[in-house]
Amino acid sequence: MGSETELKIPVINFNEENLKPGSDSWVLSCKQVRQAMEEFGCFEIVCDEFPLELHNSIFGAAKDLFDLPVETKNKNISDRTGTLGYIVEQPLHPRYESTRIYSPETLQGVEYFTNLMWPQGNDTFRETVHSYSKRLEEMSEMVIRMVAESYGVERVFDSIRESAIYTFRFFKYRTRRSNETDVGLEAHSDTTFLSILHQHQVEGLQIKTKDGQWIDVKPSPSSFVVLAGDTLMTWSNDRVLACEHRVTIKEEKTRYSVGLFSHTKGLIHVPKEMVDEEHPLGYKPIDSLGFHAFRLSEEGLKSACPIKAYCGINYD
Ligand SMILES: O=C(O)CCC(=O)C(=O)O
Ligand SMILES: [Fe+2]
Repeated sequence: MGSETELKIPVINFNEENLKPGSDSWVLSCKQVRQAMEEFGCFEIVCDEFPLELHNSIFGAAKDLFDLPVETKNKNISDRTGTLGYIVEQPLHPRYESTRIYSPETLQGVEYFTNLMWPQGNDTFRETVHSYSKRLEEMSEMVIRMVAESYGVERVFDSIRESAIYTFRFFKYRTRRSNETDVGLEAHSDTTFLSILHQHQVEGLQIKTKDGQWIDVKPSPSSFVVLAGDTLMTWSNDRVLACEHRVTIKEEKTRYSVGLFSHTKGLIHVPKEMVDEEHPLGYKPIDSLGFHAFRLSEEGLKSACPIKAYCGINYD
């Protein structure tokens, strides 16, 4: 398997110029975002205004973090909602290592994690992660606003924004040992509303198209990949499908990536504008975090379509 074509995911320019609500270029960008989401469930954001040194420092922070002793990394435990903390050497993807930070857009959230990993403190790490996450949070809000506007449901944007909760993840994929495959992470969709990923120097992220082809996402220093998750799919009543993706590493190099993942607190309803004859209501209101926990539960792991099993209408 692998990517057989040179098909590319849509690239949308997020420079300030294009992001002034109400301007012609804003309206055009909203349209592009909707088209990309409906066609691919994802797109690439190019943002030259995002400071390059912040990209470099976040991967410096990633290396410092993964270089910590495993006993320290293990302090980031999984919690009662089922969200996994530090993950390493799992049977399905032994090359994958990852750890998460709650509320990384708040100083408190980053500080808690930083102190857990470095009880003596680590100002560089704390400031880098906070500043990076804050910008990604703004980007995530911008995308949600654009999606909402493009469907004429801007009235619900504020409630989604207020209910958003974020986690940040660092990823490291170690090089292959004998007999191991090029699999970094198996095909899946995220349970999120949106996921924003950035990979560093080494390729690996692949996206599945509607007709089943896998496309490579090429890393670029100034670009991010935005993926629609299952929560966005339900909210949009299947107009946007959750993007299936995986990580396949062909180079014999360690791969690092980072991502900001947004869920929503409480129940999120399908806006009535999303429902018509062609799109009959497919989902009950979804508790995004509840669904995340369900997906990791025994029942969720067994289900052929966890999202439909969790909140689908007329699904057995
Ligand atoms: O490492 C990546 O680029 C993707 C990670 C991912 O898809 C995930 O953790 O859900
Ligand atoms: Fe993912």
